[in-house]
Amino acid sequence: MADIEASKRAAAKAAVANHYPKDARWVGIGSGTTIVYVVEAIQALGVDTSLTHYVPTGYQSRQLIVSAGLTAVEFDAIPQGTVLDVAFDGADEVDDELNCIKGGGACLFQEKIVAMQAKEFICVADSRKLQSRLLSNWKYVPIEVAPIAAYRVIRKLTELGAVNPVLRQNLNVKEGPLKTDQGFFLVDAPFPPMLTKSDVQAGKVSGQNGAWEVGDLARRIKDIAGVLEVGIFSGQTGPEATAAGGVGGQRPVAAYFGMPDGSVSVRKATS
Ligand SMILES: O=C(CO)[C@H](O)[C@H](O)COP(=O)(O)O
Repeated sequence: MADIEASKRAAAKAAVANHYPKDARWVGIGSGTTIVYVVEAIQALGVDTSLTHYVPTGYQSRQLIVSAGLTAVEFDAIPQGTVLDVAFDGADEVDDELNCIKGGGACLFQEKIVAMQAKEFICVADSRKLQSRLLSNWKYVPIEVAPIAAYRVIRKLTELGAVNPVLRQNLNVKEGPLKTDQGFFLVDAPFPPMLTKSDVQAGKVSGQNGAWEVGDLARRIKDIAGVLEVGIFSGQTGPEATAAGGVGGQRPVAAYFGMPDGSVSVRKATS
């Protein structure tokens, strides 16, 4: 366990060293256990943070920012038109094309809008998250849903090929479904390992035997009425979205993985 923590810390340090702008004004801070080391690495840079606004992705993230003595600014308080310099976040799994599964920590909606408001989204994780295809080691897609529609969404997911999708429960606390920062529920939907775009280019068919191409599955789930957001981060990167005339990348430009031997492996988006 100590090794895992050391590898998260190493990945965070490298990610911050390579992507934290020294004059950063707006920085997105994700959720989970790895992001703690990102904040630690930002503090260790010793740069002046007094003019920097840190945008949280949920309750835990805001507490992390505030307890580090940094300034938290909620997403809905960002001045209109402001683009974040960078956003850092963890992931539950990352594939060869840098598509990610997120939401294991129940924060996917705010994580997605923060990532999509940033010039660059940088992912930081340990080696367990580094896989060739999504849903290889991590087994389900987290989906945030309106409570009233939860069972309808579960039925529709089953039609898409999800195997026993379940409502995530509060564990060891008050009985009942877990509620997100938005007061929504989470459905965890297991699917077979997903296909990448390159698999489809090589002739594999999205949806065959329930194995969907990442972007295809994300769109189909998002289209189900009652779904707020899907824990699949795919499509454009921030720079690609900027080049296309907007902001809005949800796929990281780079992902940093702390490896068991103490090294850090970096995957960069190619297209
Ligand atoms: O998506 C997330 C929260 O919803 C987290 O980023 C993801 O679960 C990774 O968490 P950790 O850094 O603890 O492994």
